[in-house]
Amino acid sequence: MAGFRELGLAPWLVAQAEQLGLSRPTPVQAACIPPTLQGRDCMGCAKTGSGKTAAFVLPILQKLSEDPYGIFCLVLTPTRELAYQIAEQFRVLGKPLGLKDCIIVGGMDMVAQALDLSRKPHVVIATPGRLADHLRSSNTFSLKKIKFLVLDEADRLLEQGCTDFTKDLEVILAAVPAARQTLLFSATLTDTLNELKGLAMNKPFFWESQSEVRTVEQLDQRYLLVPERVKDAYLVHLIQTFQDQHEDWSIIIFTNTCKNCQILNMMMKRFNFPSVALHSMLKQKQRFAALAKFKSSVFKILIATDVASRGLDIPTVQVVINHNTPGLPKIYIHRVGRTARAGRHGIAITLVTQYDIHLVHAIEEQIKMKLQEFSMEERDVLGILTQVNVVRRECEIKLEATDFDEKKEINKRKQMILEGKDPDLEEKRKTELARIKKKNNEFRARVQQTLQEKQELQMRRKLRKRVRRQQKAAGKES
Ligand SMILES: Nc1ncnc2c1ncn2[C@@H]1O[C@H](COP(=O)(O)OP(=O)(O)OP(=O)(O)O)[C@@H](O)[C@H]1O
Repeated sequence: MAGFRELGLAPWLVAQAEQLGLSRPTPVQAACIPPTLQGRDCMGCAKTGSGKTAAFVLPILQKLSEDPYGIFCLVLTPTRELAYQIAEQFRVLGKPLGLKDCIIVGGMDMVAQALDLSRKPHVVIATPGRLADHLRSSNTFSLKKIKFLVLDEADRLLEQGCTDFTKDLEVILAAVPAARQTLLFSATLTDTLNELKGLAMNKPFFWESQSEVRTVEQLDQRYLLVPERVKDAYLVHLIQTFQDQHEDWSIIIFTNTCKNCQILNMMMKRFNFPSVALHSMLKQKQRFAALAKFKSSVFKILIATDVASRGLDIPTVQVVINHNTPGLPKIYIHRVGRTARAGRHGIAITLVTQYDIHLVHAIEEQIKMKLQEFSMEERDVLGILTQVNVVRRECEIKLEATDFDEKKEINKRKQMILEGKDPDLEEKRKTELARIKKKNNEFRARVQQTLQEKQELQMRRKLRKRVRRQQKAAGKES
């Protein structure tokens, strides 16, 4: 495969990449850097940990070096932590340029951000919500001259998940010029392909890695069939086993809700495991601190919601445990992709209860391979079952005393206010909508019932007619 130089990158950039350990391009870089340098829009779909970030950072830096001005490039990404990680790559690779970057994410001081934006940084890396807030509320900066728009984890930015970015994207897209280069990257682009093509309008170059299996080869993927009520005991035993056998391994445990994440973290601490939690109900400072402690291996266990499932690049992660089976195969792909990155090995274990078997089938169908069973000595687990369940109950009670649920409600209201919505009005609207929906459903049911009754009546009439005809015919014969 060609080196970075042959792809068209300038010697200073090749040298800089090499200094950071990027000596040969990965396939997604080899495929996407040349068309990007030629000025084409580009969509790159490659497996997790395959170097998609440098695939867009390198050509953008080269173009910036040829015509440096601010604001030259806008990168959108779904999470705050990911924005910092991408900015770091721009910073280290663009050091010889004296690159000025600016990170615009929620949970941080808006005034300081507005000032940063007005200083015309070369690259802005943002989460859509906060950038849209700035666009709505200030005119101290303009995105009208950007050359590059990048959507990292592009499919997530377009889908309407628990955080819906579509409204904010509309605001942002209205603020950027139509004549721009658009670069879209993700490990899972395919099911949003058509919407994405609407964003990259200039006959985009599309590249997808050619492998049948959608997860990386070096990843050992297992499932562990566990009854729901002993799930936590299995988890504790699993972690204990990994800690005993591989002291230096880092582990990420994914779970489905902020509350579960918090409880599991409290439980881990009770069992003396060095764990930190990362979820969206923590303050941004706490989120950064947790991630920093985990990245520097001060704490070897990270318990996270899906806020950490995409993009995070932490080379020391050897194990991913799914405490809940992900409801969508795509979420599974990103979660397990936090290990076995850049050619390293890793293991992913998914806890599967009796209610989740169909989810595993859907995952296997998508990733085009079967998960293997992870065997475990049940006797060891049963030995700690009561203790683990008691600890969970105690942690739940402790958490309830901190008004965690109430805080969640307050956060939701705060978010609405930030979005310019009135929470009470929204609540009323929601109730009204539910009432209308209920009424519509009742109406539909009534129509259905009337139709059915009519059909039955017609049938009965027809039947009666037929019987009468038959009786008549029988009378004639006799
Ligand atoms: N050419 C290269 N040679 C060696 N290592 C590389 C190369 N390019 C990138 N890497 C390293 O590979 C790791 C993963 O890269 P990156 O985070 O860009 O992956 P990704 O494809 O964006 O993954 P995800 O889909 O999970 O976001 C990083 O640590 C990065 O430094």
